Amino acid sequence: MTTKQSTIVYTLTDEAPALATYSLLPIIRTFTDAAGIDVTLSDISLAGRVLAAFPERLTDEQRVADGLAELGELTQDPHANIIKLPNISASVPQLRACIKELQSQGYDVPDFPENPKTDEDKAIREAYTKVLGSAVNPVLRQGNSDRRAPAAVKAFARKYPHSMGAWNKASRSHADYMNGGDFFSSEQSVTMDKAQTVRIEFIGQDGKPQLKKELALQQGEVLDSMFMSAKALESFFEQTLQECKEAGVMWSLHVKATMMKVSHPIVFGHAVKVFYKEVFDKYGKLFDELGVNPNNGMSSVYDKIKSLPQSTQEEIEEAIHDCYEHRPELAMVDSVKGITNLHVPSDVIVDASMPAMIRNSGQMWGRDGKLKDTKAVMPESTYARIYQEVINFCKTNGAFDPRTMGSVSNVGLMAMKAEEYGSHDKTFELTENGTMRVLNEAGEVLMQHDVEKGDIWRACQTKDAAIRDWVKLAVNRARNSDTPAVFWLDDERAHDNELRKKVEHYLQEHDLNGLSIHLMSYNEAIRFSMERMKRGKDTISVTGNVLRDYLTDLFPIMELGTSAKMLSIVPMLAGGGMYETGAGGSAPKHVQQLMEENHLRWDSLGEFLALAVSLEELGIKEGNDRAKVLAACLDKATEQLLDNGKSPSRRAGELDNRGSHFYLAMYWAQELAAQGDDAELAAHFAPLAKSLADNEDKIVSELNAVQGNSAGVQGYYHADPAALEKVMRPSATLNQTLAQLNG
Ligand SMILES: NC(=O)C1=CN([C@@H]2O[C@H](COP(=O)(O)OP(=O)(O)OC[C@H]3O[C@@H](n4cnc5c(N)ncnc54)[C@H](OP(=O)(O)O)[C@@H]3O)[C@@H](O)[C@H]2O)C=CC1
Ligand SMILES: O=C(O)CCC(=O)C(=O)O
Ligand SMILES: [Mg+2]
Repeated sequence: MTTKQSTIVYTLTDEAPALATYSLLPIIRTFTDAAGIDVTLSDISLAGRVLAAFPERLTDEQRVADGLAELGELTQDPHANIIKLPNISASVPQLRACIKELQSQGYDVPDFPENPKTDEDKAIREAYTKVLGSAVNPVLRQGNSDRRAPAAVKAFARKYPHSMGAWNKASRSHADYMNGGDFFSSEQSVTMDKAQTVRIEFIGQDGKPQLKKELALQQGEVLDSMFMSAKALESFFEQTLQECKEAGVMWSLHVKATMMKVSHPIVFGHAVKVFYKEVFDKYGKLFDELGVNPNNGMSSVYDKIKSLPQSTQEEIEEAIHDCYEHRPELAMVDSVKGITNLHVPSDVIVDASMPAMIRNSGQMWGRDGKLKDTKAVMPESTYARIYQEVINFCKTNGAFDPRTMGSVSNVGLMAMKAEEYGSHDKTFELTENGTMRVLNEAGEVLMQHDVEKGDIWRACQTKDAAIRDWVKLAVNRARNSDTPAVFWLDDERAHDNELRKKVEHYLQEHDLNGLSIHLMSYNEAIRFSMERMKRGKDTISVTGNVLRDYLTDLFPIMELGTSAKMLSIVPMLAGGGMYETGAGGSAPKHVQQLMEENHLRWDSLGEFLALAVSLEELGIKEGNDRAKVLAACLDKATEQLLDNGKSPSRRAGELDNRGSHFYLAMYWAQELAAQGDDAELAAHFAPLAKSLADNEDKIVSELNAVQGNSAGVQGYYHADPAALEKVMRPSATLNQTLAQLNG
């Protein structure tokens, strides 16, 4: 048919979305081929990124392209069209496991050096630092964020509501956060009156300023600085633990150790040391020798003590168990396997874990596998307060009802590593008491904090161009959806006060006639949005980067049951587009189920939605009318899939991810065969539509027949592509039918 001029880059990531890709991508290509569109695959998986970091240690056959670096460059191209699936933001324990797996497969990648001493180890550590935590999203997200539930998805959720745990007025669950000594209480903020290089310095006991970092800032850029007191943090943890013990309420910790990859693992480590205080007091010296790092959770203790004699191991394990005697019950990640909330820092991630708790009547799982009231500890108070507002609202009004509730979409300030999510290279854990300060080019002190050993100090940058574009995106969304938009700007925050001036200024660049635009503090904004939501009304939340993340799990999980069903668009500043598939993660539990019973409950709705927008944009930008027809038919196919209940089931033996892909293909082909805009395209897809429909029962039974037994994919982070292909494409009839059209 047409010659190929247009390219969509599809990302190969990790865990459940990567598994789904093995089934979905061949189907996508069957359709895009007909419009002359190339869908290329770019490997940005954790394993792929580890391999790309050490080309010199690999053989020619083992070497891989640096997909992330290539995509990072592509984001600057106005023709960029990238479909980004969720990927692992690795904690140290996950990175270690990935390295071990690659080594076992014969790749000579180095061990992760915990305490690098030699230059070689330091270089290795540096290379791994670029792979750790949220290393992908900040590179690709070169624009602000537009996340919402498409009308068809919202309508479906209203018609077929997911379960929502009832709320009891007597619930003892609550959010708890610091009342001082945290980042919120120390935040300072300045806006640059001109482009200049500022200096971040530390002055210690010797009185001599030490340069920590130089930052080249643009005119109009907002720079913040703040610190968290280690002493205040530890006493806060101790107090919350004692309160829980006395009240008989379970204790849980919710941080974002993945995205906040420098500061939050440290916060997590303090929690581990306080909870298991007696263990760390007694064995601290031994732990230091063994290289135990509490920031990696209790898994680090269990891992490192393996090298000790059996009797010492048992003694330490007993000391750990003794802690449980006088500490409150700890929320569990996996009560069957005995994995607690403090096991690894990446198991409980606040954006998803708090909404899940709220959906479960404010409860989390206890040691006995039962749901219980919980104190949700989120030390940093800046954003934690919104969760208490939601809890209060649910206690007073009962749980939200997915059948009637309105929608809260989000326009998020995310471009150019905005705010806290770009702070990692400006975050320092202090090794002595002193003063941290920021000086301008003229040597004047812009901001300064007195700090103590162990405190976590950080600076955050937000570029003016990103703010201006964010305001524009918000106004456009308000206009196009005829929905009130609320800028969440807190009077009590120094950063938000700087932002407010810019928002007020940039709003004047737009025609606001007939629009309803508000500026509210966080508590006011969330109450306003919830009041409207309860009455079935929609509201746009216009927020900074962290609230973007938190709210786009919180509201979708309440409204739709999962944030996987969100449309997530990143209009990039350079003109290209990135289409994220959903707003959630890579669902490790789904992989476990596939491995155990060859059933993948991952719902690819996010991929379907992203692909449709990607095709539509490509159609408009590249003048490819066929892409537009494909997009329109794909949206209709997705609606049919929802209406006919062809989303994956949670149970083995029933339709899963692969089966839902088959239905998408069938409906998409049928819609294309039936449309009247492009007769050649209709004729092209008519035979496929017919043969898929003729073979529906056979294909579905082939897809379901393989379920029930374990699936061998030979690896978790770097599974064997041939094995994956076999597992994810088990229907010979479907494979042949698709091949016939391509052939
Ligand atoms: N954009 C990105 O790249 C993001 C990446 N992450 C990364 O993902 C990993 C896991 O994060 P986690 O916080 O556990 O959150 P996830 O969103 O991966 O999982 C939470 C739960 O949400 C449900 N879920 C999520 N996506 C789907 C889907 N497509 N279909 C059906 N159900 C879904 C599942 O519930 P159930 O088990 O009940 O079926 C799942 O267990 C981490 O490595 C994290 O860093 C996290 C967020 C965003
Ligand atoms: O990049 C990450 O680590 C997580 C991203 C995320 O949670 C989000 O954007 O909603
Ligand atoms: Mg998130």
